[in-house]
Amino acid sequence: MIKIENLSKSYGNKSILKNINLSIDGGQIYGIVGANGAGKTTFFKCLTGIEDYYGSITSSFSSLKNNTGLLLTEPDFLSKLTGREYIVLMCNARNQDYSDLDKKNIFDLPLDEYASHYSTGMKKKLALLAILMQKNEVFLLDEPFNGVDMQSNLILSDIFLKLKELGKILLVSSHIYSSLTNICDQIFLFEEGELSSGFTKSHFSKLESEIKSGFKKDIGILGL
Ligand SMILES: Nc1ncnc2c1ncn2[C@@H]1O[C@H](COP(=O)(O)OP(=O)(O)OP(=O)(O)O)[C@@H](O)[C@H]1O
Repeated sequence: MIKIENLSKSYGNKSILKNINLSIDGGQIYGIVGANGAGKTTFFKCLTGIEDYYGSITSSFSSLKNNTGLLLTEPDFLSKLTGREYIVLMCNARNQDYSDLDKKNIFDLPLDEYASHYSTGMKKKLALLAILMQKNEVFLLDEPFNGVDMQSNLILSDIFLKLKELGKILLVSSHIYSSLTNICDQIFLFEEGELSSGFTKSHFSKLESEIKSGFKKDIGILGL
């Protein structure tokens, strides 16, 4: 369980997250949606302690940070680190075994090449494999479907549903609406720094209308 109380975050005098209150439980997949710049990544960074914040984040884990795997939208790697070395580093950080890495290389990544030379999708798969091998309890997945090939995308959904079955906590952000409605139990909408109360499956269509109604421009101006 993670409890977020009165979480607020600003960059300089620009307020990004405003007084967010949320309780999240294991065995659930939570979706996070919101316009570009709405604060989704910032929210994930606050949860992992990468960014400082006002308010309180408590959890049922001895250390939330040490039980959380964060998948960033565009994972970045040191220039001279191979995929294999990255996984070893990540597993060592959590005292996890990596001896059967070649068998666990489900995405067939070229593990002995520099990770910094991987394609966008390969980088994402490597970062995901690392947090899976770490056996985290909490998964913060920032646009996991973006840039990953279609076959892997289908596998990703299976992986996330399996993690849910295992009782893990998953927070997934995406701009691809259907990728979230397919797997999420509840979806939250970030708007002007505030978080909606959460739309459950039976209210996903209401969420869709709400997202569309936020677009105020007239596409007719383009002659369409
Ligand atoms: N380090 C930083 N310093 C200053 N402003 C920042 C910093 N990081 C993010 N921001 C600003 O915070 C706001 C929220 O950014 P964030 O990346 O959290 O949005 P997002 O919802 O993840 O966007 P997207 O959907 O485009 O990925 C943006 O206005 C962004 O410019």
